[in-house]
Amino acid sequence: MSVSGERPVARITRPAAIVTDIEGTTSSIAFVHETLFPFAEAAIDDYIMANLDEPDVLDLLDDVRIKAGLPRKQAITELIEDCLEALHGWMEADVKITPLKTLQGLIWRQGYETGELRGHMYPDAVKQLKAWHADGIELYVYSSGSIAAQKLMFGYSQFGDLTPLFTGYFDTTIGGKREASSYRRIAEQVGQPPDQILFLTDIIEEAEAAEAADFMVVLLRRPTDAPATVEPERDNFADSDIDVVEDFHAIDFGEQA
Ligand SMILES: CSCCC(=O)C(=O)COP(=O)(O)O
Ligand SMILES: [Mg+2]
Repeated sequence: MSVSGERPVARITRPAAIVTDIEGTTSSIAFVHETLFPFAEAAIDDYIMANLDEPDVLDLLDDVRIKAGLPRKQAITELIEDCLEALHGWMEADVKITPLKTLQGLIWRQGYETGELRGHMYPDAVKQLKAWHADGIELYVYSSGSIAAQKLMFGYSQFGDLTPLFTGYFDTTIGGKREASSYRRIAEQVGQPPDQILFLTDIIEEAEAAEAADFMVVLLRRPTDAPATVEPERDNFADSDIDVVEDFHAIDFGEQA
């Protein structure tokens, strides 16, 4: 990493593909925690009760039951009550568990479609993603939010529909974001050697997992995006040798970019 004035710059080899995180990277933590999560939390009980005859929702409830360790044989009313309790507990603790992330995506769809929600994007992220795309670098998303939720966030963004920029999307169904094996699977699906792929994230444990899989990595630490309630994981950046930048403009691929 070099420093231009006071501003750290990550000078790295031009990648063949870039995989980006969303929360804290392309988009603000505050938007996810103060707008998206409360929207889903407020609507989840009604959403489940209104969609109990939908096979997808029934499958999701069964997945919640399994992941929460609830018994198979329960009266339906008791099962729903226990599943909702598990779901609210996961939301409270921000557990990145697939059935919850899928349900949140289903609920957010209503908010995006009515115009109540607009996906927050940092202007620097949008500008650079457009430039990299125009430069022939393939772009992918890897977020704990479900693939459907990712498409909504970029499709209904404050900058319009950004989905044409992306070649593909990955969520927790490919594996957890703190596991190196997930990045190896992503590299296989992207069809590039891991050392030709750049992963962008704000979470050091995710960066280390990607680095262990031989990805190039840049950490985002956005000075304006630090709500006290979700900040502790970011404090160990100082112990890392991974490039840390404040925004996408500070990611430099040299002459070819
Ligand atoms: C797909 S937008 C909602 C983001 C979300 O639900 C989440 O848990 C954030 O996870 P990320 O991996 O993007 O930090
Ligand atoms: Mg993140």
